Formats: sequence, C-alpha cells, structure tokens
Amino acid sequence: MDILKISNLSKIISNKLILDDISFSVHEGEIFGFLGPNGAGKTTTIKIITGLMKPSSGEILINNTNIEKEPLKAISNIGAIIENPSLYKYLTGLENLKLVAKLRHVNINERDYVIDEIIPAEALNEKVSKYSLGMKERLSIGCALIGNPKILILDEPTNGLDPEGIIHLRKILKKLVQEKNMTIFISSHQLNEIQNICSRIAFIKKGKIQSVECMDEILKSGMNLEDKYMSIMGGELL
Ligand SMILES: Nc1ncnc2c1ncn2[C@@H]1O[C@H](COP(=O)(O)OP(=O)(O)OP(=O)(O)O)[C@@H](O)[C@H]1O
Repeated sequence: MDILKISNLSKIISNKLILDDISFSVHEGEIFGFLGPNGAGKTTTIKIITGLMKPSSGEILINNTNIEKEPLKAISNIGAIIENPSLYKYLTGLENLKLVAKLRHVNINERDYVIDEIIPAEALNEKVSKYSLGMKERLSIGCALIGNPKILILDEPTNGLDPEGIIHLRKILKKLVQEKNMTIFISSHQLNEIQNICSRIAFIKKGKIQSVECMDEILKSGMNLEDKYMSIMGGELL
C-alpha cells in the first residue's frame, strides 16, 4: 500500500521553479531514501509533505487523505524532524516529551521510550542543555513519535552526529520499522547512510526526480550506491 503518494508536485518561489513536476510513492513499512545534492529541493519537498508550505500545483495523499482538502487528518499521520531539532533546552527530556504530548492531546507512557531504546532512562530526567547532539536527535525522534504517526520524516538526520550516534540512530529506525511497521522517509546527502538503511531511493536533482530505485536491485546489478548515484546524476557531487 502507498502510505504517501506525491503526484505532479511543483513549487515556484520568487518566480523560480524549485520543484518541477515531482511524482513518487512511499510504501507502508519501508525506509525510503530521498537523495540529492545541496539545493536539489529535498527540504522544500518535505516542507510541503508536512504542510509547512503549500504546493504551487500537484497532489499529495498521505494515508489516502489529500493534504490540501483535509490538512489536519493528513498531517496527523506524520511525525517529522525538519532541519534542526527544536527542543526546550532548559527542560528535561521527559518534560519535553510531556509538553509535546499535551499539545497533541495524547497521553504518553514514558517507559515506552526507554523500552524502545530511544532514550536511556537516566537521560529522561536530565536537562536537554546537557544532551549530546545524538541524544537531542533521539529525543526529537521520541517527540515526533508522540501520537503514533504512521510515517516518520527525517531531514538529514545524521548531520553532525558522531559514529556512535549514527549507529544508534540506524538501530532505532530499523527497530521502528520491524516492530511497529512504521514507514520512514529519510532525506540525506550521505550515500553510506542511505545504502545501509533504505530499501528504495528517489534521486532528486535541480527540483526533478531523476529515478526511483530499489537498493537490492542496485546491489544485484553489481553496483554500490555511489556508482548508481554517479550514473544517474551525471557525476554531480553531493
Ligand atoms: N524561501 C525560499 N526563497 C527562495 N529560494 C528558496 C527558498 N527556499 C528554498 N529555496 C531555494 O530552493 C532550492 C532548493 O532548496 P532546498 O532547501 O529544498 O534544497 P535541499 O535539497 O534541501 O538542499 P540542502 O541539502 O542544502 O538542504 C535552493 O536553490 C534554495 O536556494
């Protein structure tokens, strides 16, 4: 089933065509990569999918709900972290989670975050100002998951993370997919990260989708993601 369906999406900002007739679908329960160089249009696409920006034309269906016709219903399926995680530094991790839960009118069970290894128990009661970048990312994921969204959208989640942070993030994301049938949409310009975690990948360049590929098929053809990227993007570096 397509949990996210983007059809003929275009966006013009200040007379400039930023997204040019984009179409692709994300299947339920997959980790989908969105790969492209700086300025390709990844964040703009994500802002439109999450309702932060309106499209100039095109249609977006989230869990079969049209985002323009029923925005609240459509967006309730999404948990997202866009650009930098926005957290209250002088509150604890748990206080941040509780605040988001209150805003979304849901109850949370703080143990769930510990059990799912998203946030260690000892960090829950520590102030966010003391958190490492990796721990802030984990808390942001915890906040994004409040209300049990069907899709988790992450914009460049590994930016600035150390290797330990990257490994832990990868483990959490795989667990969410395997155990909770979550769908994850992850934008990145880090080939390794995408190759290690994603089952399908859309390649975007200058606001246009160049291709959507299965990671298995790429590997079966004897290529790695870097080879495929160079062949699709015409050697444009990330
Ligand atoms: N509000 C805006 N006004 C003018 N131009 C914009 C605006 N937002 C984005 N752009 C332009 O749209 C293009 C796509 O930007 P976008 O941030 O979506 O790319 P990206 O693929 O996410 O890049 P990065 O990896 O650097 O974040 C860029 O050329 C950017 O300068």
